[in-house]
This record gives sequence, structure tokens and C-alpha cells, in this order.
Amino acid sequence: MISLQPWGQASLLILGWCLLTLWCFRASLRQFWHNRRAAHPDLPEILVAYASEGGTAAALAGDLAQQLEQGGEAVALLSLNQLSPQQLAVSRRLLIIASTYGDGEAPANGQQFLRRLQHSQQQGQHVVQDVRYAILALGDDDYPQFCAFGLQLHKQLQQAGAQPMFDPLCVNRQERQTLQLWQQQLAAQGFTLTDAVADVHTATEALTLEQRRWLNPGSPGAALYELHLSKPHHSHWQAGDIARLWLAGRYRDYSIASLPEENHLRLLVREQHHDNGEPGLGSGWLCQQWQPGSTSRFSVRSNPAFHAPPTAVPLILIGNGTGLAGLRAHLKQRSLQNSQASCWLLFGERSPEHDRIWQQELDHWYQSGVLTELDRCYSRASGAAELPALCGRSHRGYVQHALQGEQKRLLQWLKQGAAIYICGSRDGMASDIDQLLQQWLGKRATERLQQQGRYRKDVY
Ligand SMILES: Cc1cc2nc3c(=O)[nH]c(=O)nc-3n(C[C@H](O)[C@H](O)[C@H](O)COP(=O)(O)O)c2cc1C
Repeated sequence: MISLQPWGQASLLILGWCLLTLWCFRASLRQFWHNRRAAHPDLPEILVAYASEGGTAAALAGDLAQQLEQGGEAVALLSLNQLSPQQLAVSRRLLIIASTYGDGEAPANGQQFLRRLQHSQQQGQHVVQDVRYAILALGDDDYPQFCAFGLQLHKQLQQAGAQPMFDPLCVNRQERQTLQLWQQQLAAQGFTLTDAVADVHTATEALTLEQRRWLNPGSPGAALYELHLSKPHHSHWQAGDIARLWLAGRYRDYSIASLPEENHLRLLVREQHHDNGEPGLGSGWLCQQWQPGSTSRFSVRSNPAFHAPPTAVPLILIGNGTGLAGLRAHLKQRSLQNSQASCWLLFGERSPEHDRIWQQELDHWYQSGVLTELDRCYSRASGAAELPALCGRSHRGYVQHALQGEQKRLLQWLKQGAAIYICGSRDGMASDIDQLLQQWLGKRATERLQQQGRYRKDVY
């Protein structure tokens, strides 16, 4: 017979008692887990969540979810805003792909998550304590707050007690290396991935420069050019989408000003110079070096964050400088749809004498009713000179200053369900307009507009 030491006998007794307790409460335990999952029947073990404005993070997340599913895992794919901390408590593994916008901020479909997480912590609910997570942060190191939102997610999840599987990976301008590393790190964590890293560099196409026109000779601002490129054969696009120029292994994004129905792809490009006087890589090429008749490589990128609202929704388009490109595409779309909804364009340029960009077309749209309201603002209009008598209203100063005088009108339009689309300078124009809206509507209501897709930006 085997003789046991007293401590061995005690351990056996404790183990036996534990097993007996579990057996006695087996029905209740089963019910507990059943209830937990029944509250979230659709939530499997792995959550793939994204925060994305332009669609890259969303596309990468979609691809990852698909790969995991093909590898036999049960996966849910959703935006960060759709994910509540309570859902997290049910699914134990969270993979996040999040881009950064504004000045180190969250994309609109990720803004609520951190607030909810903080709130549940304040309520004493430690819902993410058992969660293991990994973060792929997308960004661009041209911005001072590189990948800030992804890093903030990491910090707050960690503070809330969730466990990182590995340090967040920051992807600069979608470079391949880090995307591959992400794939490898996930595989090392035991995730079954079927494929190599998704190719976010959509296929490029050689487009011919058909014509280039200098639009603002004599302007106090830098030269502005309109370029007509041959229509891409392999890609379709809509108002809000982006043309990506590939040069020397890097890319530059430009809002597309035309629609496929116009049979060319139109850009509006400002010639940029560095402090040492050298031309910018992209604008120097597009405005000076690229010869009509020759080709350059482009891809067309869908930009759902700036796609049009339904045709019946009144539309307020606000922008400055080259931002008029993105707004023109929306106006053209409205004119082709014969939309009966009201549309208001408010945009800013420099000189009333030299910066009359697409004046005839805008006047025509105003006269034919495509545009209900038209405000043109000139930041360099000299105090003494008369403003030109054009269709609509003309103002001295910046767009944001003109908008200040239009509070009543803007609020009225919003009451009627209008959507606001902003295209152009992020600093100054877009940030001031954001402040105005927050002042007039409150921070929460402004965010709500954004979440409803009624306040969209394509700013740079
Ligand atoms: C208007 C704008 C603001 C941006 N702000 C930042 C930023 O502050 N920090 C950063 O690292 N990247 C910034 N980016 C770069 C984006 O995060 C990056 O391009 C990302 O790949 C976009 O992913 P998405 O298509 O999923 O939105 C910004 C991009 C745009 C267009």
C-alpha cells in the first residue's frame, strides 16, 4: 500500500473538495457561461476591430479576419465604436488595426471606444482584465503625432488591465516590412494565418498627361495647375476618391476633381517649394517636369470617408485652395444626378483678380440651381478695391471668418438635415471651422454629426 505524507493527504483532500464543489455547482456554472455567451451570441473568441477614415485600416482588418476564418477560427470584424467593453469580456482576444487622424486623433469610427472604456473603469467594471490584445497602428511620420491614436489605445487598454500580446507596431505610410512583422508576430501567438501580408498597394496604372493649365497667373499665392489625365481603364471612382501618384517608391495623394463620366481624371495641384527653394517631389513633377503625352503611375483609392451622402440630403461644401478639387467632384455628381436638394458652396482663395478658379462653371451651377448658395472668400483682397460682382456673395478674409457671419443660415441647414463636407487646409481652415461648430452645437452634437456621416473631412 502507498503511504502518503500528511501534506500529501491534505492536498488530496483539498483537491477532492474542489472537484466535489464544482460537480455540485455544475448546473449553475453551465448556466453562467451560457448566459454570458447568450448575451452576445454573435461574438466569437477573436475580435478584429478597426478605426479607419480612408479605408486602409478597415481593408487590412477585413483581410485579417478573412484569413483567420479560413484558418478555422471564429472571428468577428467590427469598428472600434461598435465594440463595447462588455463584449470584450466575452471574447478574450482582440486584434486592433487603427489609423490616426487630425492632430493625433482617432478616426470618427473609433472615437467612442476609449471614452466607453474609461467610463466602465470609473464604474468599477474591470471588463478587459482577461483580454489579450495586439495593436497595429497606421500613420505617417510626416505628422508630428505619429500613430498617436494606436499608441493611446495601447496605453489605456494596458491601464485597464488588458494584456498586450506584444508591443504595438507602428506602420509608416503602409510600408511592407512592418505589415509583414505584424503577420509574423500574430503567427508566433498561435493565430492561424493562411496568406502573406495583404497588399494594400492597389494595382497602379500608367496614366497619360493630356493637358495642364496654369489657373492663377499673377496670384500672390503659389501657382495652381489643373491637370487632365487619361481615364484609368481598370478603376472606377466616385466623388470623394483619391488619385495616388507613385514616384521614386513613395506616393502622394490628390483629391480627384472629376467623375468617370467626364472621361478624364482631373487634379488641382499647387506648386510647392521646400525652404531651400527646391520644388516638392510630387508637385514639382506634376506642375513642371511631367510632359504632356507621357505617362506616370497612379492608383485610384476609394475614400469612403468622403463619399457623398444620399442625393436628397442638403449639402454644405466648405473648402479652400486645392480643396476645391474634392468639392467640385461632389458638385459634378449632384449636377449629373439632377439632385433637387439644396447645395451650398463656401470656399476661399487669395486674390479676387487672379484666383478665380473654375469661375464660369461655378456661376453656371449657381444659375442652373445645382448650387443654392455660393460664397467666395478672398484672403488677399485689398481693402480699397471693390470685390468683383460675381454670382452669389463675395467676402474679404478667410472662409472661417465668412462662416462666422453665416451662423443662422448654417444652423437652419443643419436643422433640415444637411451634411457638411470640408476639403482643403487642415490647420487654420478645417480646425477653425471645427471650433466654430463645437461652439455653436456643442462638442457632443458635433461628434454625433460626424458619427452619422453628416460631417466629413478630406483635409491635409
Ligand atoms: C488629414 C489626415 C491627418 C492625419 N493625421 C495623422 C497623424 O496625426 N498622425 C499619423 O501618424 N498619421 C496621420 N495621418 C496618416 C494616416 O493615419 C495614414 O495615412 C493611415 O494609413 C490612414 O489609414 P486609413 O485609410 O485607414 O484611414 C493623417 C492622414 C490624413 C489624411
